[in-house]
Parts: sequence; C-alpha cells; structure tokens
Amino acid sequence: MNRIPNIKPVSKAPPRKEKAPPEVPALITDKERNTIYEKGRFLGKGGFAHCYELKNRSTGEIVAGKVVPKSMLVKQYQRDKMTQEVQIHRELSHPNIVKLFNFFEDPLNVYITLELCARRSLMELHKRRRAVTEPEARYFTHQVVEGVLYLHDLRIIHRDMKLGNLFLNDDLVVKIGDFGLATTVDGDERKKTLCGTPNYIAPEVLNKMGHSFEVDIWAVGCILYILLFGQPPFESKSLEETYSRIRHNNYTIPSNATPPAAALIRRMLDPEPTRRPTAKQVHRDIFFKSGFMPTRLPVSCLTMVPKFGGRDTSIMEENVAPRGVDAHAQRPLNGRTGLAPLPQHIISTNAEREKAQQQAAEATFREPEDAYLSQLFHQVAILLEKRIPGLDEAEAALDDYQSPECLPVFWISKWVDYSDKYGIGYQLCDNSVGVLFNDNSRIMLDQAGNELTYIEKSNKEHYFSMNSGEMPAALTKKVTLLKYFRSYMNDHLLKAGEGSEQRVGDDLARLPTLRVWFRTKSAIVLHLSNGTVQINFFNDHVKMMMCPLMQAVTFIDQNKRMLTYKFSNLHRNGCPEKFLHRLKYAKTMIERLMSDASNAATSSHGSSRQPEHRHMPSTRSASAGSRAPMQVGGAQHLPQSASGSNIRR
Ligand SMILES: Nc1ncnc2c1ncn2[C@@H]1O[C@H](COP(=O)(O)OP(=O)(O)OP(=O)(O)O)[C@@H](O)[C@H]1O
Repeated sequence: MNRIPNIKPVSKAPPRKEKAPPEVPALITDKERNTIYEKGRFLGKGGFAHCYELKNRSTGEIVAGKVVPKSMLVKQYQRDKMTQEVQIHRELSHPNIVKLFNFFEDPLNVYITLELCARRSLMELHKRRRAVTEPEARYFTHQVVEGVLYLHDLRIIHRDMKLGNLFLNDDLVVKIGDFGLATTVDGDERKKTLCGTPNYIAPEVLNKMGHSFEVDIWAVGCILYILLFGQPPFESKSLEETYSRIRHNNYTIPSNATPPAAALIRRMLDPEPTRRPTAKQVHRDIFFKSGFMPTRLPVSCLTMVPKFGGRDTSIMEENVAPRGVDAHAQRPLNGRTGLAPLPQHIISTNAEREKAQQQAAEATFREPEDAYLSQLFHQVAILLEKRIPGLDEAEAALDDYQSPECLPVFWISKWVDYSDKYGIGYQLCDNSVGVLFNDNSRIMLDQAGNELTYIEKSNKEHYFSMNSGEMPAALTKKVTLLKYFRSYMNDHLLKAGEGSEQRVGDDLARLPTLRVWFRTKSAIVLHLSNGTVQINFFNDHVKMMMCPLMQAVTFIDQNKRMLTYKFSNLHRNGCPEKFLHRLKYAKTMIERLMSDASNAATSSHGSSRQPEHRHMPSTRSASAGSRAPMQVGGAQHLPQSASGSNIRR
C-alpha cells in the first residue's frame, strides 16, 4: 500500500442513518491493486465496522475485511480518525500485531484488509472459561507484552488494550488489533485526550493528568488480572463506582494467587505511572519464568481447561467390559472431577507441570457439577417469559442480527447410537471422536488419532498416547470399540478421514465429552461437558446448539448455514416464530436433562457423587424394533425410523 486514499464522502446516494449496516457487494474490487475479493462469512461488528472473511479471487488467500460505510464517515473528524488509525497500523509488522494489508474504497464503503484471526479474541475465551490456568495466563500475557514492547519501541501507545482487542489466529497466537485510539509520542509529551475502555482505564487518564506509555502497562495489568481471576480488578455495578475504585486503587488480589503473579500485577497496577515497570521490564519479569509456560496451546483451551499432566496407566476400573460394570470408586484428585495424577517420573523431572496440573484440577473443580444445565435452563426460561417481538425469518438472517463470535467451538457433527449393546459414538466438528459407554465411562480420541482420554465413571481422567504402547490391557476392548465407531462414522457418514496432522500443543488438549443424551421421536438431545446443549431435529435436519456461557443459540440448517444469536438480542430485536418453537422445545428438553441427571445422582448406589452422564433408557424404545443394530446421525444421513416427526406438537 503506497498511500492512504483521501476518503471521499458518499455523494449520490442519500446518506443512510447512522450505524446503518453497510451494503457490502458480493464482489469487492480494490481498483488500485486490481484485486477482487469474494465476500465470505460475517465475522462480527464493532461500534464502527462490520467484518467479513474476504477471499482474494486470484490467490485464494482469505483475509479479514473491515467494512466501514461512508455514511459513517461524513464528518471530517471521523475521516481523520480513520486515516490516523490506518496510518499507524499499516506500518507495523510483528508476530503479535494483527497485520494490516491494504486500505481502499468503493462508492459505498471503506475497506481495510487485515490478517484473519479466526479464533476470535481473548474476550470470548474469557466468557467461556472465566479464569484460565497460570500457564495459559503466562502464555497469553507474554505474547501481549511482546507486542506492546514492539509498539513502545516505535513510540506508539495503543491506548485501548483490552481482551476484545487481543485477537487469536488458528494457532492461538495473540495478535493485538484495533488501533483506533493509538497515537505516537514525541519526546516527553504527555497526552491529554480522555480515552480507553472503562474497566481498563488508568487513573492518570481519569484524573486528566496527562498520560503516556504507562497506560498500556496498566491495561496489561488488568488483562493479566482478568485472565487469572476471571473478572476485572475494578469492576463494580456502576461506572462511577468503577472509576472511584480505579482512582483509589481499590482492588484485591485473591489469596490463591502465586507470589510472582501477585507481585507483577501490583507493580503494573501501581497508581503512580512512573513507578510502573516498562514493557521491557515486564517482559523480563520473573512471573514468566516462575512456572510452566507452554509454547503452543490447543484450540480446546478456548472452552476447556487444558491438561498438563503426564500419562497415567493405572485404570481403577478393573472390568471395562461393556454393560453392568461396577467400578471401585476412587476419590478423584480434587474431590470431584479427577484429572490424572502425575506419575512419579514426571513429578521428579517436571515439578512445574505438576503445579500446573494441580491448578488445572482446581479450575475444573470450580465448574458447576451440572455442567451449566441449570444456568442454561434459567436463561432460556427468562427469555421465553418475556414478550418477544416477532421477526421475519429473512430479516433474522441478516448479518446485523447475528453474533457469530458466540458460535460454539465444538459441536457434534455425527453420532451413532449403539446403546443396545455398547453406547453412543460421536464425532466432534474438529474430527475428534468419542464414545459414551453404557457403563457411563467415556473415551475420546483427538482428530489426529494420537491422544486418547479415558474417563472413568467416577470422572477420573486418564491420558494415553496411542503410539506409546502404554495402553493398559483393561482398556483394549473399549479402544477397539472406539476405533470401530470411528471407522463406521468415517465410512458411512461423509468422507473417510484418517485423522489430520497432530499440532504442537495438542498433547495439552482436553476435549469436551458427551455427558448426557437421549432421543425423542423428534430429536436427539446431547449435553456436552463444556455446557453446550445440542438438539438435532430429525424432520428437517436442523441442529440447534445452546451455550450457557456465551448465552447464545446457533441454528445450523441442512444447507449448513449457521445463524448465531445472543439470547439478549432475540429479546431486543425479535425472534422468528420457527426459532421460538424450537426454543420452547429446548426448554422442556433441558428440564428433562436436568431431571435425568438428578435421578441418576440419587438412584445410583446411594451416592450423590455418582456420575450423571447417562442416557435415558426410556428413549431407547423410541425406535426399538424397527432399527438396524446401529442408529446413525450426521450431516448427511439420518435413519428412516428417526425422521418424519413434527416437533411442533
Ligand atoms: N483481524 C480480524 N480477524 C477476525 N475477526 C476480526 C478481525 N478484526 C475484527 N474482527 C471481528 O470484527 C468485529 C468488529 O471489529 P472491531 O471491533 O475491530 O470493529 P470496530 O468498530 O473498529 O470496534 P470498536 O467498536 O471496538 O471500535 C470484532 O468484534 C471481531 O469479531
């Protein structure tokens, strides 16, 4: 890009109202570079821009395209602001900064093409996970600091460092984006403009004392705090209270913080800017060396606590034959959800990982026992109690109504019901496969076919490598069944796939597993351990996924079109009758999942700690008699016996 075009205000068409969604042509032309882009998936919208995937027609490369309608750039100061943002951003080149490729316009809009960050931002990670483990916080924060160090060396202050501006690419590399408030600093100049986002704003900005590089360090302190403890340090019910807390440096560090983490946060959140460490000092801080820092993280950590433990070969369930197995319940590591204890050789050589694994175990312990079912029920019930305005289906499909950032990271793309004999097999959308056996134990194999997790019915987890030869004999039968399910799904449902490449960091993955499921005449209902409830309707092949952590629902139709809505937006903007029917049905199904889980808890051996991930025997009769040994479901294939029912009963 050679120069920044002088943005011309829209001339002929009458100005659209402020914040009107942009009209984006299906083919977008960058005349200066003779490049044509095909408009793809809607990625999301901010205060100013709508963002889409754009495919370069000649190279096939996919980039993110920020689209700002010219009607939003009518005033000179709006155009100047955008020009200033691009002017700073276009010069930057660093692995932890979103790359700005180009900047151009057509008669309707201004376009900025950016490096695609398909895994959204740390904001969505935070919503799904709340607090992350210390190794993850180290991993993310270290990359943020590398980016800030680069900016500060160039005498640039970002001034809007926050989780929502820290994007993630497919490899979960952090990329600092949105340079809308960035500025360059001359000498000892102190900036005067009030800017920033309430939760991250530094006291000197609030007090209008003039500010500089230290505001970014303050914000990084807030970011590290949120990552570690799950909420912003100064958050309160009102903006005034938040500002008052910031002015008085009124925050507390939870007692479970490790000393290096607590010390670094205190230094970055020093009320006196000159006492805060520089980016260089933060980068060298002991916190980053005081424990395990992964070089790569798996995609699953966007929604599940990773595992840091080593392999564990001691399966407590002596008999793992299908059906009727009564394992010797072992007290899990943390009293509830057991993660694998570390073998001695790992403890002695890798104490850091042991500590990390302990933290991961504590994090899973904080998750609700019902895997967010009651939360989801509450959210759907509250939504349905409200008066929801009707909305035309075509209108609801418009980009502006959707929140694609709330799309679940995982859903079930295929399933095979063999519960007459063994259990239900399923494939997640990333091609990993799992089985929930009739004895309530679970097994999961990652998409590369290497990392195997076995979860006893007591919830104790064991991890194995398929290639290591360390698989206990007790698991042979279940692994064989898993492989059988896997090849069955590959052979019968969609193209075969022998698993894709293993990526660095995948050994830390903990994939969500199927926890409870049942079938009705109309649908199969599946509850994953990360809280997602999925309902696949048999008659029209629509899939519906509800996520209590994002408070959102996604519909996938048979043409694979995905529409994601926040519950709050359905209430505000309206909801098509068809979706409302499905939500009402979903409410009943969630209730049923909840009652099944609690029945399971009270009926099994008098122990309330018994596993809840059982399917309901009654549902098996729904198709009994007419079916083949296996019942299968997937994007392309549903059993005859399961179709034809109308859900609008
Ligand atoms: N490089 C990118 N890759 C993928 N998605 C992106 C990228 N940049 C932005 N997005 C998506 O587009 C949405 C809008 O972008 P962004 O928030 O930067 O717009 P904005 O109007 O400038 O924001 P703000 O309101 O914070 O000023 C974001 O929420 C994000 O989901």
